[in-house]
Amino acid sequence: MSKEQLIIFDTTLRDGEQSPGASMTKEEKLRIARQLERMRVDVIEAGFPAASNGDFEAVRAVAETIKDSTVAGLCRAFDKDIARALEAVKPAKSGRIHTFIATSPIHMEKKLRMSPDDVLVAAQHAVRFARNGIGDVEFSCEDAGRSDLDFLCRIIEAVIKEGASTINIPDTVGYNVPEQYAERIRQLRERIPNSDKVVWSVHCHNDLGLAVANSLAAVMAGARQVECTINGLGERAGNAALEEIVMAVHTRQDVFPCITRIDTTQIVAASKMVSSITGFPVQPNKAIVGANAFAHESGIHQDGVLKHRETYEIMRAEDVGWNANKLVLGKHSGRTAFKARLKELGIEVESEQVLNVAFTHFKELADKKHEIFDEDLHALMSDEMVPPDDEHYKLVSSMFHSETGEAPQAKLTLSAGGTEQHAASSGSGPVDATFKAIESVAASGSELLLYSVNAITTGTDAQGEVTVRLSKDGRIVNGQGADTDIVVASAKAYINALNKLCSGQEKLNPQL
Ligand SMILES: CC(=O)SCCNC(=O)CCNC(=O)[C@H](O)C(C)(C)COP(=O)(O)OP(=O)(O)OC[C@H]1O[C@@H](n2cnc3c(N)ncnc32)[C@H](O)[C@@H]1OP(=O)(O)O
Ligand SMILES: CC(C)C(=O)C(=O)O
Ligand SMILES: [Mg+2]
Repeated sequence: MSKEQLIIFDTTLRDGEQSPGASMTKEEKLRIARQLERMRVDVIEAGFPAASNGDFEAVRAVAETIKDSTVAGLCRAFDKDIARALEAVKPAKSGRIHTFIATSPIHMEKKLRMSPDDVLVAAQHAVRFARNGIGDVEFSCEDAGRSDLDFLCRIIEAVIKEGASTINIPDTVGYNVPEQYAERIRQLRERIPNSDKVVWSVHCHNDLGLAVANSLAAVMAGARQVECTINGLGERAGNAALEEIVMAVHTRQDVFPCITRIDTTQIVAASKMVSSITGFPVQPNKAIVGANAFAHESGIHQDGVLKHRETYEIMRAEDVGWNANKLVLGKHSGRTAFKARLKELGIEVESEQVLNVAFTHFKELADKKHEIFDEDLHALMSDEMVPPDDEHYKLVSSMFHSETGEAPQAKLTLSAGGTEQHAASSGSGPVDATFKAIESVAASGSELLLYSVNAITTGTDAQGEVTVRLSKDGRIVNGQGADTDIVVASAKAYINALNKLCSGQEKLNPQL
């Protein structure tokens, strides 16, 4: 039996834009709308045409451009707003008017300053007015989550009679909890005549972090449209995140009685686009679209994923638009992942013994760094494969001169293959002068990739430990040097790296 369709109504361009600081230009809205269309979103709410001429133009431009999704414009239950929205969505191949009025006691009394009867009349009038202009009208009872159920039944029955074809039950302030919200949807569907002739829609806010849970509970209770936004953008704490709704329904087809028509492989592209246009970063641990959503750092998980991906993954990274899942090396990683990464990098390890030593050094490094990158592994492994006593260059003596207003000078005596050589250079700083002086002898042609200094003891006589990372012909090496004089430590580190580059090449993997 084929499943019913769950309509995905994206309101990134309307409720998403209501996030403070997230307003978008017409061109930006168009770019996002095209991506939503590529993703096969059913309805794109493009804006609130009565809000400004700019938003009117943006909604109109989206309506003129988008062909495969319905384009909706939001408006108050107010003729002037509705007329403006009708004009904006008119060019759409499939257009919708979404009109709303608040139905909760607090909103009616304190905000609208209208009696429930007057609200009911305004809603009826608004839907009738909209239906005279367009065939597809959605009606929302703003703050339905805090509205009296009997009143909701009255007003919804009335607007269905006027021709509303989608009835939206927003939890405007994110007050509901899943069971209660689902029960509300169930009751409304049971009590209202002809409820099976309309689409029941939900629109949940995330004030208690329950927007997605509430939306999904409502789907179980019969809702067949979910209003949501990319990255959960939206007023205050945001709306239900589209990517979470869609992937929950797709992943748990054993539970949900419906399916969306979303091309899930477009999700990550949409998330990145919305994030870059609004300037709202996506937190790394955000479900589906966060950078860590498919990343594994701890050894036991990495071992499991390498043996069988589904031990720790319920979705495939590729199915939502990531290139692949990631095994991130860090202090919690184990031998299996370490070995697998070396293999991927083409680094062959001579023996189990070398691997064990390298793994110990890797753990030491991981204690100092948050994340171990491929360059760190290249450097680490070349360290393991080069014998420490194979030193072509040695620092015999050094002299540095630095004076205000003059370029710093370095004068060194180096032993190169047993022959002493003198070198001198100036530079933008004493370290730069030192490296230039060494290169005047070594002429290695290598590239300096990294220079870092760590104090390994404390106090004014602190030992400075310098790391220099050089690369040549695809090989990357790390050199270390320690001294209480940071410039001497730098010279030692540079020479240490050069020795690794020039000695032991035959022992290194030719692919490095
Ligand atoms: C839950 C939601 O997300 S609702 C949508 C929120 N989006 C927006 O507000 C869009 C941007 N808004 C705007 O640009 C402006 O608020 C406008 C153009 C809509 C209205 O601006 P103004 O006419 O200056 O009114 P203002 O914003 O100060 O106050 C809102 C008025 O609309 C009334 N109102 C609020 N909702 C509705 C409604 N659904 N139907 C009819 N009237 C409504 C209020 O009672 C208030 O009326 P009052 O001025 O007689 O007291
Ligand atoms: C206008 C409606 C749908 C809304 O955004 C809300 O109630 O949160
Ligand atoms: Mg909202």
